[in-house]
Amino acid sequence: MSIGLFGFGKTGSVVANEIINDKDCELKWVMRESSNNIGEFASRLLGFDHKEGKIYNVYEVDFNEFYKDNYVDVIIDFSASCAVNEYKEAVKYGSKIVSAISNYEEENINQLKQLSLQTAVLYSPNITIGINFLMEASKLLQKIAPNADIEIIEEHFRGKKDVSGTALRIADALGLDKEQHVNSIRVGGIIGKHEVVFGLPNQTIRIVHESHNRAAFGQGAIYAAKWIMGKEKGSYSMEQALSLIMSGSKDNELEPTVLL
Ligand SMILES: NC(=O)C1=CN([C@@H]2O[C@H](COP(=O)(O)OP(=O)(O)OC[C@H]3O[C@@H](n4cnc5c(N)ncnc54)[C@H](OP(=O)(O)O)[C@@H]3O)[C@@H](O)[C@H]2O)C=CC1
Ligand SMILES: O=C(O)C1=N[C@H](C(=O)O)C[C@H](O)C1
Repeated sequence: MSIGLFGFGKTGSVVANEIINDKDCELKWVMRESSNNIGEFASRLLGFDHKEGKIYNVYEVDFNEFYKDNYVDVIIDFSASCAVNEYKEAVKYGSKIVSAISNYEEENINQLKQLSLQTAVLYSPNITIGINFLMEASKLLQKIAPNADIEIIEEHFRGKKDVSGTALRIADALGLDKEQHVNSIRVGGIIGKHEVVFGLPNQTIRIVHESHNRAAFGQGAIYAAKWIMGKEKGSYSMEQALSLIMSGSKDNELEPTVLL
C-alpha cells in the first residue's frame, strides 16, 4: 500500500517511521510547510539506509500536476486544518484519505466532507486504537449508569494550544456540554492522556487512556489506512471500524455513515 503523508512534525515524523517500518506500506512522499529538508528522504532523516518518502514543500508543488505522477493509495494527514485544500486533486486519481487533524476549521471540515462524496475518507481526532475502545466503554458505562456525573480530563504537552479534539469527540459521544465537562491540563511533555470520570453515589469509576509514544498514532493511522483500502466513497471513523470488529460484523456489510 502506497502512502503520501502530510506533516513531518512532532507526530508526522514518528508516523513516517512507523510507515517505513511496516512491510505492507511504502511511504512515497511527505508534504511539509517549511523549506526544511526539501528534496531529502524521510527515511534517511530517520536513520534508515534506503531512500523512501521524498520531502516536498507545499508551496513549491503544483497539485494539479503532482498527483498525476505521484499517485498513492492513501493520503494520511497529520499536518493542519487547511491542508485539505492540498489533496483535493488526489481523489480524482482514486486516492483515499485518512485524516488525523484534531481540530478542523468549519470551512475545512466541510471541504473534507465534500471529498467523501468522491472517495473513502476516514477522519479521527484520535487515531489510537485504545482511545476508541475508551469511547465505546464510556458509552456502555453511561447506559449502565445514566444518572452518573461525568467529567472528561485531557492532559497534553505544554505547547498544545487547542483543546483536545479527542475530548470534544468523547463529550459529543456522551451528549455532554463541551464547555462544561472538558477539563484541560497542559504540563511538560505529556503525549496525550484522556480520562472519563463517572461519579456515582458510593463509588467513582475512571476510564483512562494514555499514549506514551506518538508511535501509537502511527500504528492507528496505518490500521486505518489498511482498513479503508477497498472501501467505497463515503465518510468513516475509527469508532466504526473498531466497533465492526467488536460486533463481529463483516466489513463488506459496512455502509458509509455521515460522520463529518
Ligand atoms: N488524531 C490523532 O490521534 C492525532 C492528531 N494529531 C494532530 O496532528 C496535527 C499535527 O500535530 P503535531 O505533529 O503535534 O504538529 P506540528 O506542529 O509538530 O507538525 C505539523 C506539521 O504539519 C506541517 N504543515 C503545517 N501546515 C501544513 C500545510 N498546509 N501543508 C502541509 N504540511 C503542513 C508542518 O510543516 P513544517 O514541519 O515544515 O513546519 C509540520 O511538519 C495536529 O492537528 C494534531 O492535533 C496529533 C497527534 C495525534
Ligand atoms: O496534538 C496532539 O499531540 C494530539 N492531539 C489529538 C487531540 O487533540 O485529541 C490527539 C492526541 O491526544 C494528541
